[in-house]
Amino acid sequence: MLLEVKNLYFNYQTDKTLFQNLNLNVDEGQIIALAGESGCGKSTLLSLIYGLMDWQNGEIIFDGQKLLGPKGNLVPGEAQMKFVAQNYDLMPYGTVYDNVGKYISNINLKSKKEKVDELLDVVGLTEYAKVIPKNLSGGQQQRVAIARALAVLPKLLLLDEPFSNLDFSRKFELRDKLFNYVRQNKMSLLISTHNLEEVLPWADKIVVLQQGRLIQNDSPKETYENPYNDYVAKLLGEVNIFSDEEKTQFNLSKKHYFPHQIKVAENGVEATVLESLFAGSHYRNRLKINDKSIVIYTPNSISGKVFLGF
Ligand SMILES: Nc1ncnc2c1ncn2[C@@H]1O[C@H](COP(=O)(O)OP(=O)(O)OP(=O)(O)O)[C@@H](O)[C@H]1O
Repeated sequence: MLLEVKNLYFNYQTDKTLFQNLNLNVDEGQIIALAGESGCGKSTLLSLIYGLMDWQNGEIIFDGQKLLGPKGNLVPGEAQMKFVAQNYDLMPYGTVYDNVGKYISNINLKSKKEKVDELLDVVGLTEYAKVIPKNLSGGQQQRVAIARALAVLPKLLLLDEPFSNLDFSRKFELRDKLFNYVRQNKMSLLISTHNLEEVLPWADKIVVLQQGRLIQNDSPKETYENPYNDYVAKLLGEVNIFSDEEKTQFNLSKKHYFPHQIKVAENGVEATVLESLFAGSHYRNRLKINDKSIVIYTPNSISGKVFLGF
């Protein structure tokens, strides 16, 4: 076990506890997605693990050592651990090259240059090596911070919403390269996100936080097939949620159906198509079953009355 968070208690204000008895484990080489909506405590948890704040009770054990938090450490941050927070914290007057190479030794400048070049390629910033962060977009600064953290090959990398400032095409490219780099170098990764679709293919486990409580800790497949509640289901993308009465009424086996899981069939539950819109890889259709509004994806446009198979 590389990281163990045991019975953690933490609050910002004395009258309001954020974490109550929180437990979390990260194995060596594991990629864990820490998911939850804005304000659930993702950034706080990462900051506590990295040692930026003191907690009230419980233990954080990293690589066999009990961590002490800022009270016990003069310099915040743990050796062998790197944290890319949402403020990036770059050297404003150093170039992108300087920033990425900040923690790489100068003893062998040739190997340092090779390393920085490799990392700039990973984050897609090769052409920006000589630019200073002030002249970069938010998304580019975010990528510099990621490259700088990867440079030291930490045992544990903590990334706080690393794709939040990236446009769609960049996101795909960076994800592939980043996760491959992490796997190849056998790092462990704890990555926070409010959108599970972004990390599902790469994560070994999904840990879901709701108002400071860890409510689900499963593989991506298990989480997708059996979301613990509506909150988890919504983190996985657009979803149809059925009440217990609706479940009985339509004879459904579960509560949550993603739009591609409901099919137009020869017979089944009758529904009326309200609209059918082209959405690229599919048509996105809004339908009504009696008073219940649902969304399904189909390969072709649909209209009128249809039967649905669940
Ligand atoms: N310095 C602070 N003092 C008091 N309360 C805080 C402080 N920082 C955060 N909080 C509160 O703690 C809770 C958790 O915040 P946190 O930033 O960890 O959430 P998050 O899940 O990372 O959100 P986001 O995705 O928006 O960054 C929120 O209710 C927030 O308002």
